[in-house]
Amino acid sequence: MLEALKQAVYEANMDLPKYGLVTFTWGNVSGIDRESGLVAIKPSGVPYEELRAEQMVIVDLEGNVVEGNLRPSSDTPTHVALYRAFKGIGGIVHTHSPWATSWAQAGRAVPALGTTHGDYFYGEIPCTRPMTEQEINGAYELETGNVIIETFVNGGIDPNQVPAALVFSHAPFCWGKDPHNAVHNAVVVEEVAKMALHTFALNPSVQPMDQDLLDRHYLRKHGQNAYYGQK
Ligand SMILES: O=C(CO)[C@@H](O)[C@@H](O)COP(=O)(O)O
Repeated sequence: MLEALKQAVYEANMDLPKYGLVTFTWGNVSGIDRESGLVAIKPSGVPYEELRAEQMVIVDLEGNVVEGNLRPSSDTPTHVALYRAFKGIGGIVHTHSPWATSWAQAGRAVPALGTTHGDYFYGEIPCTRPMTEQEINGAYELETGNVIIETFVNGGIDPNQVPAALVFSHAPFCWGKDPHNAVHNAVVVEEVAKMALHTFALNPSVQPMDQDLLDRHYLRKHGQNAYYGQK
């Protein structure tokens, strides 16, 4: 079981350079086996061209290493905080993909401007508040998870309906039902972030899309009456 999880997480990690989402080692993917509560995650700092499935590190939901000879990603505390809070998710991706990161650095949520966005995200992709000095100088990666969770709880956002967040002054975290689906969502986040920036360049006063159009697009794919492509 853990071997299959490590293989899936390895393959999802290798999809990051394939889709142009990472430069050097600026990213990581994890996946969880909900039954055992164990998480497989990329080892920290290992270049993608040298990465192998057996190097994936197994941690528990507190981030303690259970199996593996390498250090887990430095973002592990963020990943496990999200797995603890968002029970429906099975995979997490963190990248510094440039379009989504530009919105994160600007402290701006990506609004739902069109149906490309609406097919995947039921509303804006939120950006977290600035972190406090105490959070930055304390357990920064754990607090990164906490500030994402706070954004969803305070904003009444369902993480199953908006499977991504931008962390202010940092970059995106995306998730999905498994590592492969989380990478898929990370690709879409990058595409809609790029389109949104171009849209505002062409029309700075553009407004979020009509709610009925958003409902029509999101709910037909993800709602009770979904006719294809359940998440
Ligand atoms: O966000 C950052 C650095 O800003 C990290 O995700 C990135 O460097 C990847 O770190 P790891 O190699 O996974 O420890």
